Amino acid sequence: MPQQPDTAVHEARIAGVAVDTRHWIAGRRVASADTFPDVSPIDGSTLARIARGGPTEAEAAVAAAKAAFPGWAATPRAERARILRAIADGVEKRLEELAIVETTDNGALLRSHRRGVMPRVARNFRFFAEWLLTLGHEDFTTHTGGPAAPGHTNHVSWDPAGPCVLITPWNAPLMLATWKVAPALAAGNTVILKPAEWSPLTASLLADIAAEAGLPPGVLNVVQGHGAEIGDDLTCHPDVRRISFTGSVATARRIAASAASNLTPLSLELGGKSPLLVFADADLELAVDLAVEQFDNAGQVCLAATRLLVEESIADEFTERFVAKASRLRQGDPREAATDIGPTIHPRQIERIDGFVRRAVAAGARVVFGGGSHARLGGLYYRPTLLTDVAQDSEVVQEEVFGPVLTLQTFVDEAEAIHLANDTRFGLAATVATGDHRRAERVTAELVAGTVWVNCFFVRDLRAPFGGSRLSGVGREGGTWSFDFYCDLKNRVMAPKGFHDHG
Ligand SMILES: NC(=O)c1ccc[n+]([C@@H]2O[C@H](COP(=O)([O-])OP(=O)(O)OC[C@H]3O[C@@H](n4cnc5c(N)ncnc54)[C@H](O)[C@@H]3O)[C@@H](O)[C@H]2O)c1
Ligand SMILES: O=C/C=C/C=C(\O)C(=O)O
Repeated sequence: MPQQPDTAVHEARIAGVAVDTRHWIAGRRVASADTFPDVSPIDGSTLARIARGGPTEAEAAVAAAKAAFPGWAATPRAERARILRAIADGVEKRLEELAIVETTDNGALLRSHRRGVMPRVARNFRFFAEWLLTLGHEDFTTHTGGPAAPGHTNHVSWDPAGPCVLITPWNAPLMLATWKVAPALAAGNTVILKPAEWSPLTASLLADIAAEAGLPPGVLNVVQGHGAEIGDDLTCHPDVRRISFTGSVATARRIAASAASNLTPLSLELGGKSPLLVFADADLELAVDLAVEQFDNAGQVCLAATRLLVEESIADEFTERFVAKASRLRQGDPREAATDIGPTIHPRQIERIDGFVRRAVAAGARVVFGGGSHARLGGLYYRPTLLTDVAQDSEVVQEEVFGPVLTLQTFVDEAEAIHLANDTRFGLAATVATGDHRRAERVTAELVAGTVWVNCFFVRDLRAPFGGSRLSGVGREGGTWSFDFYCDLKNRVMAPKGFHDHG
């Protein structure tokens, strides 16, 4: 076990909320020899110093998860579900604290955290608790397959798999973490959660909440640190039975290579370059609303429809109305109720975003509005930006910016719209605005995307499969798909003969 200093410096105080900045391993707080700073994107202030995990902590966390696994796997489903519900209760009880800590840590809107994100965190736990209980098992009887087979019973069960490494990004830290933690725990697995180093705090609060809810020690472990320093030791570990990762394509490649050493099953939820297709027959008001919504969370949303594809005949009117509406967005402190767009997570991300915009302009793109940081708010507040005159094969159309930057292209007919929509290496999501039901059926059938929305955006039913095609990911999570991933599926085939008893 790593060293264990006892001082109160291992704490962040965010609006009066105490957050332990150490790891949570085997039901204990564990410090590291070194720390790293956690900076708020709201004003660049240092919030805390976070335990900087490495090989020792990775080893300790996997060992804890391995030791706790048999007990948790053997815990009756109803009891596992009860504890998950108690975690959901704890999240709801501390909703305001979680919301303010998350906003301070990652800069996303406080009102979104209060109204949408943290309630969803609780829902992730409740949903998978209930789904576990309905999942049951599947039985079917073999009727064919030769003279010996008839009457054989196939009994398919979702068995716990073992320790799971869950690695998550900073754009929706607790929501994305619990989307994995909840099904992994429900399935009877133990967890090592590694939150992103730019937003480490709410994962630590989750450890507290889970412990208060009665989750046994070692079932959920939280390790902090830089992916480059602790990642490989987690993903290469032979005792790890599943790896689920949400983040960038570059990191996913690295993780997949590590996982290859033990052939550890992987679930990857990666980036996107999703389109919003606006047909001339669409409700224009609705289409404009959907387009402006893509600036939510300052564009740091994997699913964001960052490519606006608009039918040429309405492009001028659409652009005019879009600009009018987007110009009314208020950028500022994400804790204030009136703010629509907050800051970008980190100066490095701003540089990246601005680099995309500058190179696009150099290649001939026109900045319709935005471009650059907000003059008064300063460097961390990149303005919502719209670019036109962009070529389909240009960098800004093909690569994920992960900031408040949209491009607008036009098309003349359905075939061209579909071609442009599908012509990237990604396939996470797509949104279609049309007033024609048959067109909706035709176009959605052709789009390459894990999720396609029609006349709506980000409507999430947790029973549905969620994930991406192409470079947007590997596998699907959600509902039974989550259990298919987190469990070892087993088929027991029982012959109708050979037993001494018939009971
Ligand atoms: N598809 C989805 O559901 C979804 C959701 C949100 C974000 N994303 C994507 O995430 C990206 C933004 O997040 P990010 O910049 O934090 O991604 P990132 O890949 O840089 O980091 C994600 C996580 O991976 C860790 N990591 C880094 N190197 C590692 C390594 N070698 N081994 C193990 N772990 C390592 C990081 O510490 C962090 O916790 C965007 O591409 C976005 O589209 C996808
Ligand atoms: O930024 C990405 C958001 C992803 C959303 C989900 O994973 C979800 O709603 O489950």
